[in-house]
Amino acid sequence: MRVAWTSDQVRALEEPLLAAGVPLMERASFALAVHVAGVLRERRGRVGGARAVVLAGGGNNGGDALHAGALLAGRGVEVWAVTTSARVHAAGLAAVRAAGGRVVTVADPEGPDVRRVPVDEAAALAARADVVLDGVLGIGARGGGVGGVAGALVSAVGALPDRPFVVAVDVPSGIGVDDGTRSGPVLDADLTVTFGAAKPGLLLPPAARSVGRVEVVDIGLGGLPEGARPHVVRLEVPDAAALWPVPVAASHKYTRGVVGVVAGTRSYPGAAVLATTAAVRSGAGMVRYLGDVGETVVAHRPEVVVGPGRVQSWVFGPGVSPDDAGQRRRIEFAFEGVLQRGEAAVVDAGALELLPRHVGPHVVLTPHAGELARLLTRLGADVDRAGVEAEPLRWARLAHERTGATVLLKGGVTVVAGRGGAAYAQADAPAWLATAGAGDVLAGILGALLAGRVDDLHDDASLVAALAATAALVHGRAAHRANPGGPVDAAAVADALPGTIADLLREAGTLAP
Ligand SMILES: NC(=O)C1=CN([C@@H]2O[C@H](COP(=O)(O)OP(=O)(O)OC[C@H]3O[C@@H](n4cnc5c(N)ncnc54)[C@H](O)[C@@H]3O)[C@@H](O)[C@H]2O)[C@@H](O)CC1
Ligand SMILES: [K+]
Repeated sequence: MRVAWTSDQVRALEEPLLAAGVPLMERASFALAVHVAGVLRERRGRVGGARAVVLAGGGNNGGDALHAGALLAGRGVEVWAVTTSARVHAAGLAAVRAAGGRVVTVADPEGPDVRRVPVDEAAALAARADVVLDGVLGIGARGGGVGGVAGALVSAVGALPDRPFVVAVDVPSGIGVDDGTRSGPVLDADLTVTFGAAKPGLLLPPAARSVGRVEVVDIGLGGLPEGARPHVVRLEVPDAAALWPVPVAASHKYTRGVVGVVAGTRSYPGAAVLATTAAVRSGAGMVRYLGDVGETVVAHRPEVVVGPGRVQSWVFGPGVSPDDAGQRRRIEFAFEGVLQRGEAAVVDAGALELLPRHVGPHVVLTPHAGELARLLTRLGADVDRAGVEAEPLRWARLAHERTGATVLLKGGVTVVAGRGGAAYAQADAPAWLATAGAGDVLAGILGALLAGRVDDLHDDASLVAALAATAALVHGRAAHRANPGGPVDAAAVADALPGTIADLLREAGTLAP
C-alpha cells in the first residue's frame, strides 16, 4: 500500500526530530544522490564524467538538491547549480562549491561571485545535462505553480525539444502538493524521489501525470500518530488480494454472493453482456439479469439466471438510458431493497440519474468526470467537466457528502472517496483501457466484490471505498493482461479477469483451496 501524507503531517513529524538534531536533510540528500547515480549508471553505464544540472530554489528543497549535487560532484559528475532565488540554502551552496561544482543564478545575485545568466542560457545548460535535479520547490510550495523567474526557468526546461531526464526532489516543483492540482508551470519528472512518504499530489490526478516513477525514501520520520489517517492511499497487489473474497470449502453460491444486474436495453444489449460477464468472471456465486435482453445475455453467458430473486448486490445502469421505462422501473424498485434491506449497489451510467436523494456508503457511484459534473450540478454545485478533471478528489468528496454514497470517479487515475474520509487514487490501467464498454466491466467486477463481502461492509462502511479501489486495480491489471502493450477491447478485459485474479492471489499467497 502506498500512503500519502500531507505537508502538514510531514512537518509535524519533522519538527521534533529537527529540534533533536536528527540530520534529516543529510539523509534526504544522500538518498537522492544514490538514486541519481543509479539513473546515470543505467543510462550511461557510469557515474563519473556525467553532467548534472541542479535547479535550486530558496528553501530546504533547494538545500536537498544542492547537497545531493555536492555528493555527485564528489563522484566525478560535472555539476552546475542554477539557483532561482536570491537566497538559497547556504550550507548546500557551500558544499557544491567545495566539491568543485559551478554555480549560476537566474535570480538577482546576492553576491558578486554568482554569475547571473538569462533563463534561456540556464535552460541550454539543462539541455546538455544527462540529468536535471528539480529542487525549485517542495512541500513549502504555496500553490498556483512555480512563480517568478523560477517559473520561467521551469517552463523553459520543460519546453526543451530534447528534454533531459528530470529527477524531482520530493515533488515535481509547482504541483499542488496536497491536492494534486496543476495550475501553473510544473516541471514534469521522469523520477520523483520523495522523503518520508508519498505526498497526495504524487498520487492524485492531474499532478500524478507529472511524477514519473516514484521512489519513497525512509528518512526516519516514523509513522503517523495514532488515529491519524493518511490523506490518500494507493492499493497494491497484496492489499487487493487481502480484500478479495476467497471461497472456502464450505462456500456455496449464496454465501459467495448473488449479483443482480439491471443493464442494457434493446438498443444497447452489449452493456448487459459485458457487465454480467465481468460479474461472473470475477467469481460471483450467481448473477441474475433483469431487463429486455436476457436472451442475448444467456447466449453469451449461460451461467446467468434471468429474472428477479434474492441478491446481495446490484449493478444498475450500464447501457441504460433513463428514459427507458422498463429499466427505469426495475432500477427504482430495486433501489427500495438497497435502502430497506441494505443490499449493496453499483450505480453507473444512466442509473446515476435515478439515484434517490440520500443513500448510504454501501451504494457506489461510478461516474466519469462529465457524469459527476452533471450529478453535482443537479445537487446544486457549480462545476463542469473540466472543473472535475482539475480537482477530482475535491469533487468526488463533495458528491460523497451530498449523496451519502461512496464515489468512484473513473479516469486515467481513478479516485475513490468514501465514508470516514477514505480516499484512494488508483493508476493501474493502461491508457488503452479508455474504450467503450470498459466501464460496464468495472461495474460488474465491483458488483461481484460487494456481493462477496456484503456482510463486512455493514460492519465497516469505509471498507466499501477500499473494495471500489480494489475493483479499479483488478480492472486495470486485467487490461494489461488482455493484451500487454497494445489495444484492448472490453470483452477481452472481462475474459482476462479469472487469470488476473488468480495471479493476484498467487502473488500475495492467498490462493483458494
Ligand atoms: N525541514 C527539513 O529539514 C527537511 C526538509 N526537507 C526538504 O525541504 C522541503 C521543504 O522545504 P521548505 O519548507 O523550505 O519549502 P520549499 O523548499 O518547498 O519552498 C520554500 C521556498 O519556495 C518559495 N515559494 C513558495 N511557493 C512558491 C511559488 N509558488 N513559486 C515560487 N516560489 C515559491 C518560498 O518563498 C520559499 O523560498 C521538502 O520538500 C524537502 O525537500 C528534507 O530535506 C527533509 C528535511
Ligand atoms: K522539487
